[in-house]
Amino acid sequence: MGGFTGGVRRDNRERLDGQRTADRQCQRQRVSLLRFHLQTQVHAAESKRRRRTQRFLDDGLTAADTARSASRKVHRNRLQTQPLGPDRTSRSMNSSPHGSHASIDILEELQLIAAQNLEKLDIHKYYEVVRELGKGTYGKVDLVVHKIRGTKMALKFLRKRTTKLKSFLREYSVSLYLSPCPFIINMYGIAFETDDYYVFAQEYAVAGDLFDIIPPQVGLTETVAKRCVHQVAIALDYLHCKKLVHRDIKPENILIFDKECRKVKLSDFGMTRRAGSPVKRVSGTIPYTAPELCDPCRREGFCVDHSTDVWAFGVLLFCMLTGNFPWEKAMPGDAFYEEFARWQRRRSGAVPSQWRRFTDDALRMFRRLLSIEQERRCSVKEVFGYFNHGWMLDAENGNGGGAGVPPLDISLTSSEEDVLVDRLKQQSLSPVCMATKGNMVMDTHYSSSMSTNSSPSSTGSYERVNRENNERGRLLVTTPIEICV
Ligand SMILES: Nc1ncnc2c1ncn2[C@@H]1O[C@H](COP(=O)(O)OP(=O)(O)OP(=O)(O)O)[C@@H](O)[C@H]1O
Repeated sequence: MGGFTGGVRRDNRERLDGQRTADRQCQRQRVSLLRFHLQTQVHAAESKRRRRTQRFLDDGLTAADTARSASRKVHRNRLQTQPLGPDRTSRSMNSSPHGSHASIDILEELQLIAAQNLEKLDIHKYYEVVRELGKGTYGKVDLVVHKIRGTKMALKFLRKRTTKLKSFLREYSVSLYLSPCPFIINMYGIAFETDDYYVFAQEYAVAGDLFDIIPPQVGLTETVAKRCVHQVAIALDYLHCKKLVHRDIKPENILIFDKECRKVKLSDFGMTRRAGSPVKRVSGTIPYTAPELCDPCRREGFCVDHSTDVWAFGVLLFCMLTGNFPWEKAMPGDAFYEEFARWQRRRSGAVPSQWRRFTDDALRMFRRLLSIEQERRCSVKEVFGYFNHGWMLDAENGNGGGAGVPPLDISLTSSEEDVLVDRLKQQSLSPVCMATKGNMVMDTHYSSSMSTNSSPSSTGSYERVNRENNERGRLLVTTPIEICV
């Protein structure tokens, strides 16, 4: 019995040992399988990343899709992983006084993605530079053709010397974020750097910008202007709904695809900030700058607000319809502005001379858009209610500068008259007559280290100024550059 029992025990032990060894082998196999699986996954993810980066470089159109789907994915993930709750609410409140948490998180994440994918690139390897499309304060925009796809694109170059990486990423991400709107310039999802520049790609607007097609002192026809205004208003409303403020609305930033303005898109989101962000004024004003931002006595900072876009939009409308600026700056001391402000505050019943070409309906619209008190300014959406009304008294005449336009009846000081004469002399340099952009206009009144690329005058001239090449004269007006505090 004992021998039998002992034999059984031995057998059992051997069986158990064998089983254990088999288990161990099996476990080892499983571990190595798992390792292999993990390695394959890592490898796949790595090569997917490499392929995607390569596609970014090789194939503009695919890259656009990739970027858009990345943006959509970020949005989806955020919605899935962040249910509304006390934590999220407090975070949003901290981020923005206007509670614009949706756009905030997406914008931050888009910036992160862009930063992770930013690679150094030899531009000539992938793009053939056709010509320069424009120059701005911080860089230039070139028309290029993608060497492999043959796609025409506009590459925006921001000088590293004057642009922080953060600012570049912000402009790029905001542009990408807003690009689904059909009235905002489309993006290709391509961003890279060279030794001297940060660069991103956007769709090429074949007809240039709005500034080029506004005939000085004449303006666009009411039909064309309305068509353009309608599209810009939709773009601006889209932006405002996302709790963003453009802060640089002007004709140079409205890109056009045909001279009749059938297709128009808003661009240049370099100054765009979240509504409610604190900023402080550093220097300068342009005719589009709202009066509250022009006040030199105001020392405290500003809160970014939609109403400043609405003001600029109102000035833009005036420029489009007349080919003139309503004033040089919305400040006391500017005779044209003062006359307007008196009428606007109902201290004078007389419609200012510059404004007498408009119908009562159009004047009502301007009164709402250009309210001196920013809290009384309407939303940009309100212009939609005015499209069925006539805007110009001489609309049938195609806004011809002569007939119907009342003469200026503001008494000018002699120095103002000199400036006026100077400007009239410069009319041959107007963008409509110029084959090349960038000719300078002399002006004795304004000079600054920064400039805008258009110059104002309520007295007739309507010029674009080259920001870089100022050897022929002084710069006309300064750009409102504000920095976040
Ligand atoms: N996608 C485009 N297609 C065609 N032309 C363009 C495009 N983007 C920009 N431009 C031209 O280049 C000019 C300068 O571009 P942009 O306004 O983006 O530069 P910026 O440095 O931001 O200028 P700013 O000094 O006004 O801020 C525009 O006014 C326009 O004439």
